[in-house]
Amino acid sequence: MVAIALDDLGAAYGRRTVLSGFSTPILEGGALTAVIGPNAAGKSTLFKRIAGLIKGPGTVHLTETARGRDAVRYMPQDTGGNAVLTVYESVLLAAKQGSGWRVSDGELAEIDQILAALDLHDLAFRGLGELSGGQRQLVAIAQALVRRPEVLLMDEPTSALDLYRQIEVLAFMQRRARASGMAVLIALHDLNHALRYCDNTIVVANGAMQAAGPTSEVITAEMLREVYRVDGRVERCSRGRPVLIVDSTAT
Ligand SMILES: Nc1ncnc2c1ncn2[C@@H]1O[C@H](COP(=O)(O)OP(=O)(O)OP(=O)(O)O)[C@@H](O)[C@H]1O
Repeated sequence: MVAIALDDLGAAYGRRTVLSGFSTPILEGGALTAVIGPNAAGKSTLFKRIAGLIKGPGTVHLTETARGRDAVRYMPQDTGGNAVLTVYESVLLAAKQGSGWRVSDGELAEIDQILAALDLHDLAFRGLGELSGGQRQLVAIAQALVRRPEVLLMDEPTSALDLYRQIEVLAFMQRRARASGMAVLIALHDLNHALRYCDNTIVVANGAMQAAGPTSEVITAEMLREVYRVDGRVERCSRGRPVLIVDSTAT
């Protein structure tokens, strides 16, 4: 199973350094890791640096991977797409990118399964240009998954989704990571999603790694105050699940 660790990563836009000395413990495949932090902290930059889309110092260590850096896939926050294609065509094209054009029954079955899991079956033959923002976000998730990444970097993948689809998608990603051994890093603003679905959490603040470890140990009242400038607490709901309650902005 794949494992990833970041060692002293940095990144800059022109002369402005926005990420420096970013290291993490080993993140094992089969699990979801939340990447959290305030606006402009450097989460998207971190993902782009890991995916090799921007260069900089430091090393991304990948072990037990058959495809090396090709095993890493970045799903950006803004998901455009070729409006001429249908949903099905765009997902099929994603599946075949970088390989031959022959399509096996197994690949078609997997596309069908992913479209069904993301509730996209009824939209399969609609043009991408006719979709809502949330529907486009679901298609982008399908496109990322059919490429079978070993490390998937998802930049706020639920930001355009309604409540039902947010939890459906996160639960699906959790099941898929466990079944396939893929390592999934998800940039999130909703810390309750991190508490509920993510085994580990990495906190990004001012372009640096502020904390990393099991989610229950990382999302604490102290971290909320220091990083997010809010007074809050994690309590157990009546079903025993951890829930974040924000009381006020910190004074
Ligand atoms: N293409 C770019 N050129 C110059 N500066 C950039 C570029 N992209 C991002 N930045 C700057 O880098 C810093 C980090 O941005 P980044 O998008 O990584 O933050 P983020 O944590 O993902 O934020 P958000 O939660 O708001 O999406 C910000 O100050 C931003 O203005």
